[in-house]
Amino acid sequence: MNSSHTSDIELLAMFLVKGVAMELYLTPKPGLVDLNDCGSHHDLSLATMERSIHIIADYLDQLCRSLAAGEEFARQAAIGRRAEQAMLADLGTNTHKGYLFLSGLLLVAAWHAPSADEQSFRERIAALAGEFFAARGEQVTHGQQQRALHGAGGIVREVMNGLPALFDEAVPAYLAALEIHGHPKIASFAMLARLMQTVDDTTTLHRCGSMGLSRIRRDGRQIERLIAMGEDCEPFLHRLNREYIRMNLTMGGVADMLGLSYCYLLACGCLLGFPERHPPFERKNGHGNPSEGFSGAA
Ligand SMILES: Nc1ncnc2c1ncn2[C@@H]1O[C@H](COP(=O)(O)OP(=O)(O)OP(=O)(O)O)[C@@H](O)[C@H]1O
Repeated sequence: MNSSHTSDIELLAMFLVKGVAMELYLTPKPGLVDLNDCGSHHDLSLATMERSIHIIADYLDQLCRSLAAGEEFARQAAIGRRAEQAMLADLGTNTHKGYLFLSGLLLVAAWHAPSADEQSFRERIAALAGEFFAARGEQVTHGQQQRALHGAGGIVREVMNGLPALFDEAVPAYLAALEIHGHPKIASFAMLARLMQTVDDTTTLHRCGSMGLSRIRRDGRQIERLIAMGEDCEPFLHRLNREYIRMNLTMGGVADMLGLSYCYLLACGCLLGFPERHPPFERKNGHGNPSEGFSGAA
């Protein structure tokens, strides 16, 4: 594999680490760990999540080396499982279980993306997900229980469908809000609001059932309305955080997809304030329309 492809994938790995850090530090985030508090996660803290991000960085570095060495997907899946176990053993809880899986899958898919367009990239993600779950079989997890109980899609359907919450919801919501309001933090809250309305989050179902999911969808619509009216949505977010903590309500899947969406926006060169560099994902018309896929394909 040529060295430029390897350096592209290392750049993407860096954006994946930056994306999950941007998600962690976005504040306020109702029910989730952020700069203010641990939300509805009494087993998590800002410091624990920061340590977890270092584990993710090491994991992605191992994946890059495995991909550059031409190893097969089963090897990368094994590296992922080992990283997930290390995360739980080191930190005593599932700090970034979902994001660890999503980031690994996206990196492997980008490496094998057959051409530089988004549709092919999405198809590659879906194909790899199918291969992964066929080989893995069923695991007894909170997510699996919610998929059985509620017919929820969770992370499995999200990746099997090629990450619609990222490509069709979060990224367009961020870019539209940035175009209108010109402020990255407002655009971030618009992206969070859209994910709250669209992610079929098994951590929400596990905590508060379908009532919890309806509540988060309703609150996502309200945040979107406040932003559309030009209102400051942060007081409402602070109020939601207090209510979600009282309800033990969370949205871990929304958070995972938020981090992955930040990564993709970084990789497309869409985030303001980041030094100009050749983004691994090309944008077609320069107006933040990431319609091109991974340009590093061999
Ligand atoms: N900032 C964040 N705060 C909390 N969770 C996050 C954050 N970012 C991502 N997550 C995701 O949410 C998951 C935590 O959700 P949750 O704690 O409900 O899962 P769980 O550990 O399976 O369930 P429980 O803690 O109820 O036993 C993490 O594994 C991670 O993937």
